[in-house]
Amino acid sequence: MKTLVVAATKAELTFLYQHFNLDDGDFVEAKNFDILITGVGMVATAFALGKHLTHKYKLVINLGIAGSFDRNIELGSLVNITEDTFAELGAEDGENFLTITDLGFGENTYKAKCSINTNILKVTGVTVNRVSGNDKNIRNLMERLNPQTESMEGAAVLYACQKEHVDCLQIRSISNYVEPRNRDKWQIGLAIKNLNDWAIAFLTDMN
Ligand SMILES: O=C(O)c1cccc(C(=O)CC[C@H]2O[C@@H](n3cnc4c(=O)[nH]cnc43)[C@H](O)[C@@H]2O)c1
Repeated sequence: MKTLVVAATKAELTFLYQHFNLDDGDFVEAKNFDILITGVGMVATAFALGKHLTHKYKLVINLGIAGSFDRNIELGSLVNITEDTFAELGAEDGENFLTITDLGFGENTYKAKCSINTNILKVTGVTVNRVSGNDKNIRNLMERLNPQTESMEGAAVLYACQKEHVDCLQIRSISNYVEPRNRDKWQIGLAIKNLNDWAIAFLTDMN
């Protein structure tokens, strides 16, 4: 059985493509793993996984960069997001927020079921449609959910894996702190290099 490596953009897996000399596609098959580039966001991710996630996979690894609410996590560090919440899924009720669970429409938080121990710091994340970039929204999210990280795809991957009963790891590298937008402070290059170094070693050891 194979592993499915899922990322939003090919840029986030640049060195992995180079290292394994992979063809330049959005769905690439290697000997022991396949790579799926979904596009950014939950809708694109769910659509791509709906097409490609089957029981031929024993494990899904979601790789990407992420923002951190937690200033104790250094930029460029790897995190293992074991629990991820659809932060915007629900209803505003004046100043309060009702989750879809509050509304009686199911779960908004998903856990990554996986027996592999990576020694990477385990954290909780939120998944959003809109990168958080103003103080009020950031404070609200922290008070309501107390997350350590933020991405635009994670919870969608955990959701699909739970639905299909496939094990799942979400490993991300912190490119920025969640704060009022200042793109100059993002360390995307460092985050991608560290993420790819880990992924290459992991996929090589797995073979
Ligand atoms: O240049 C930008 O403004 C920009 C904004 C968002 C994402 C990107 C990317 O290059 C990669 C897309 C990827 O990044 C993840 N990401 C990274 N940091 C955050 C964050 O603070 N909040 C939410 N998502 C984040 C996300 O999963 C995207 O798929 C560039």
